[in-house]
Amino acid sequence: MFPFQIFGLGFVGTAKMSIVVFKVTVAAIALATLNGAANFKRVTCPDGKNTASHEAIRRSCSRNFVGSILSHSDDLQVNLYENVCGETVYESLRLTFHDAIGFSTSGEGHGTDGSMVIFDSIETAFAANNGIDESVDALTPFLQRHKVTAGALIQFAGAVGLTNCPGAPRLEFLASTAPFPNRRILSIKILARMADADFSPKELIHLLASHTVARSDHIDPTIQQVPFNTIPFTFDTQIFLEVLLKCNSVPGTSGNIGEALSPLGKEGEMRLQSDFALARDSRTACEWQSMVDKFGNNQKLMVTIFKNAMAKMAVTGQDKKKLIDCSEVTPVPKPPVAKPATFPAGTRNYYTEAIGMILPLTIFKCLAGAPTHIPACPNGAQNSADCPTPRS
Ligand code: HEM
Ligand SMILES: [Ca+2]
Ligand SMILES: [Mn+2]
Repeated sequence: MFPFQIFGLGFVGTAKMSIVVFKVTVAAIALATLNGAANFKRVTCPDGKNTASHEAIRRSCSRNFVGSILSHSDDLQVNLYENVCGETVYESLRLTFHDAIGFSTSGEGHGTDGSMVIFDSIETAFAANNGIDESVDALTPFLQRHKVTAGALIQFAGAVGLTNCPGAPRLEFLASTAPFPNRRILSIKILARMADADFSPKELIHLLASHTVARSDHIDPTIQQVPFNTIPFTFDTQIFLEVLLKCNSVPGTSGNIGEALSPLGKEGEMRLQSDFALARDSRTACEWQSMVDKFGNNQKLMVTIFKNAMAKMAVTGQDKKKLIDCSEVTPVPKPPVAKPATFPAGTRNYYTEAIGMILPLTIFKCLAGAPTHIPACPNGAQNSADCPTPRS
């Protein structure tokens, strides 16, 4: 087992509760009465353009809730994500995990309660949550503009954002109706932390498909937006192959905690120590490799099990019966690019790292030519100065 301990997750927060909890409770009471039997007659929401079918949503619609939540989705898409799979989407997605994983089966912690937003200055200061404050700050104005609880806001924002990434699933979204105060979790090793939050090692690997659309801003203080795979703007299986490759270098400076050697360090790719370890640990290696099958493309499987794991994570610590299924208000995701995982150019000779593993890696195609250069922006531009906006 490789050292994980710096990544122990989840923490404590109690102060600052009363005011904010009051605010969300008012919204919660308004929503709590909205559960109802399914009725698939479509109705038009107060915004005049969106429709909803589920009875619960229809009834909430008449109370302006769906109108609010749909305009919320549009608001996020236009004003936060700019309809692209980029920086702000990654940060919202990461936040869905960090808000959920404080849950403890011992009863001492709670799950998707929005505490990251509610206890903003407390929780975002913990080392394992490094950088989370950016997504919290980005989402806070939306909490003020729309009728949702902080916990629902975080999961909703993650689900909406992910639809911009080609190949991503349309996640389940259940609107929460009540906040949970008093989280109290110890920092322990990842698999133990996940087990305590009622997630198996396999489910952790399923959730880690998220690292296909992810970059680091904090591990190496000298560089930001450092991708974990060569195709950071599509939701594909590439991350699961690249983390298996043999490696030789790091991007930026060396000796940073949390970073392992990368196969494409010089090209600006970072490998997380935790991904490196999980891809090789006997408890998780097989599941990791099964994300890329012998045809190089287990996109369908990956997306399905990621969606299921996210659905579970999104309601961690919550009573599903008290939640309203609002999945249909999220946008339909962009279709997958349908490209099998490939060895990035220049990495063919690195597959030997994986000898003894279950995958015959020799079957993967390797891109020809000079080493793959990783684009800095969703529009394919190589330098971040050429990205259309600073946030993408
Ligand atoms: C084993 C558990 C995990 C560990 C140790 C871990 C660790 C990390 C680290 C160290 C970073 C880089 C942060 C930075 O330097 O800015 C990161 C980024 C990210 N993580 Fe994870 N992660 C885990 C699980 C997850 C899960 C379950 C999700 C989502 C469901 C997730 C989504 C993301 C995303 C989207 C980013 C990119 C954020 C950005 O681009 O700004 N991670 N993760
Ligand atoms: Ca990718
Ligand atoms: Mn970032």
